[in-house]
Amino acid sequence: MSVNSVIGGMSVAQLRGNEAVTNQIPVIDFGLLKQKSTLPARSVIIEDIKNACQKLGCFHVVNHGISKSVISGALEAASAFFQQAAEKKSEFESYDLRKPVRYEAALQGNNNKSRLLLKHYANPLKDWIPFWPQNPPHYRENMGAYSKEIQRVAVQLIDAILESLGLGSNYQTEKLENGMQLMALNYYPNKNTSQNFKLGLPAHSDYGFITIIFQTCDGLQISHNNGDTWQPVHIQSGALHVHLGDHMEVLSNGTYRSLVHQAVLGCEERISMASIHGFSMDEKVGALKELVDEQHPKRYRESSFRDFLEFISTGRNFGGKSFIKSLRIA
Ligand SMILES: O=C(O)CCC(=O)C(=O)O
Ligand SMILES: [Fe+2]
Repeated sequence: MSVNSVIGGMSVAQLRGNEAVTNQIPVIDFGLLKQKSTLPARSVIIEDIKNACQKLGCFHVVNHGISKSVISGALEAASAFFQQAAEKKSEFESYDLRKPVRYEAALQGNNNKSRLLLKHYANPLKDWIPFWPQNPPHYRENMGAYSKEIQRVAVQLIDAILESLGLGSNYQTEKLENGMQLMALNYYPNKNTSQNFKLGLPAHSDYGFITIIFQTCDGLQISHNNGDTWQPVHIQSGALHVHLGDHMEVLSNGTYRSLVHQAVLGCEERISMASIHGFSMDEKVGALKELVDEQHPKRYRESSFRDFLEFISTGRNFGGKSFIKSLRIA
């Protein structure tokens, strides 16, 4: 296996900037979001975010200010980690997110999946970085720089999404700044080397408010009907893909829905970097009080990230939207 070729693929595809079509996924100009809330440009973007969240549960973000060198540095570190991990299979551990670092080898394609993954927390960076892999030696620095930038973008995006629900700007900024960031780094082989497995990661929705994904080539797919039909998410030069997680569905009392997605194997090896954002581990998330009244009663029980970890540790996680289904008030 050669994971380094992924980076070569990225520099050609991403730097050439010729993948203009985004399959009608709306593109949000992050630069305009940073304007003062009184300026008209920001309110237009907030309206675009509202439409995207309501209709699709996802959007792309451009002009986010994360440099190509920070993105390619993180990709290169992830790629080197997977390269070395694949060579020394003994280093893989069975995973448990209650431990700060999780990594797993599933290249043999058990459980209908075929990928390598590394998961670790990232915010606040100084608390988590001591748990990250020490090899390759530049892993912590490169992934740290990327995680920090993504966290900055995430806080502002979640703020904007809450504003699009009719709440004031900076509604939950402090809780978000101190909130959870979980980095999920995935390596997928090309489909010809994976014992005929076509699926890298089965259908699921993510925990958290939003997930921000950078993928080196196409492979991510989304579904609006719980997996009956799938729509590919095409890479767009320099753009980040953002989709809604289960806790955004809870927070918005069902106004916005979490997005079911999966990853398929393609003709190229692929790396994706998914960053999941929520409140801190023990903070309960329930419907915002402003969105609940007699006509709109609470639709979900409150839960925290720790509750989610408990849920998956008991083996009740059957993919799809099983966690949020367990929260529904009949
Ligand atoms: O590889 C991808 O594009 C999707 C990754 C993902 O959904 C996840 O890590 O939760
Ligand atoms: Fe996911």
